[in-house]
Amino acid sequence: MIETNVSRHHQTFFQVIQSYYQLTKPRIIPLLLITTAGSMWIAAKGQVDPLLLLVTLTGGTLAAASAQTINCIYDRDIDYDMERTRHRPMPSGKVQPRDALIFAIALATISFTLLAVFANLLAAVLAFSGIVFYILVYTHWLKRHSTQNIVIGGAAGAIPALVGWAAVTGTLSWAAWLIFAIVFLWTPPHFWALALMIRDDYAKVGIPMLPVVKGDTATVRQIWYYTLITVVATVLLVYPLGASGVLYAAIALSLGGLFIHKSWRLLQNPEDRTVARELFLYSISYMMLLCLGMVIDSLPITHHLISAVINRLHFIS
Ligand code: HEM
Ligand SMILES: CC(C)=CCC/C(C)=C/CC/C(C)=C/COP(=O)(O)OP(=O)(O)O
Repeated sequence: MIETNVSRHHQTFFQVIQSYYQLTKPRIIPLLLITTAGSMWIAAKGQVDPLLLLVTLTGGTLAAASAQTINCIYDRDIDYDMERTRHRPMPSGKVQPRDALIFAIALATISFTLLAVFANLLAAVLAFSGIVFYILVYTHWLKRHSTQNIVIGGAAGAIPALVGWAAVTGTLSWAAWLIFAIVFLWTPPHFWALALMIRDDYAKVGIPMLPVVKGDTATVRQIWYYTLITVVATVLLVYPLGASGVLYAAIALSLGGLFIHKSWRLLQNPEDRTVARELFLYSISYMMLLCLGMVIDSLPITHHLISAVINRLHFIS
């Protein structure tokens, strides 16, 4: 195991703060929050209490940060051996595992308390179960042992959508589970496109990511199937569930069409890293814009505008 070679005494206060910040893998969190927000807006039929929004997004951020920090502690051996992750605070010795664990426990405690007191117990329990699932099921059980690691483990990344719905309604409905399913099904294309690009890094440390074990062709085929089911799942929110309307349908179909197109190109060019990279980058914009579409579609003003347009069309005909 790599032990510290950077003394904490050599770091300025700002550098220490920065190291803890990096432990939380902050670049992923905004998208988790956008899925939470999409779910909240649909659940609240376009009228979200701003204070509840603030509390839920803050609680979600703290829970995700806690989960990522524990993942950084657990994975510090492989993170040291991989090019992409070598400079993270743990493998580079900037933060000690014990300090990181205290930090993660503090984050989880504040998250649970905040959500339980100012949202509701279901939202708090769901966010906490997201941490437990990500650490136990993904990081501990699956990541190093199964090619299905990110498929099953990916459920953790879909939990924020449930947290959002629960925060607004205090329960979970079919629509909540469908948004969960959309993020769940989107995760394999999102991650395997990246895994194709960094396959050798994972192979080096013996992580059985799909491209390492089954090869590029099998991986792109799986990506293709998951992309298709993801797009189908996005439409179910309109029909039969009726939780979103025509504007969302148009957005979901346009974004989905492009997702399918990019995934098809990868299916035709399994070894082309540029095409894989394009799909990975698009997967992020896709989820961001899809959730934004959920929000805009749910707003009362959108309903008014669409009704006005429909009335005008009736009038003309
Ligand atoms: C088990 C499921 C997932 C795995 C294994 C995974 C893995 C990864 C990896 C390895 C990266 C590259 C990060 C880096 O270079 O440090 C990444 C990037 C990213 N992931 Fe995921 N991801 C998963 C699920 C999710 C989910 C559910 C979301 C949000 C809804 C998400 C959002 C993002 C974003 C926004 C980036 C880009 C970060 C940047 O700008 O560098 N991921 N993902
Ligand atoms: C509600 C709640 C708290 C949910 C937590 C969900 C969560 C933290 C999801 C993140 C999924 C993700 C980006 C995994 C990265 O994989 P990795 O850790 O294998 O990536 P790496 O190779 O960059 O270390």
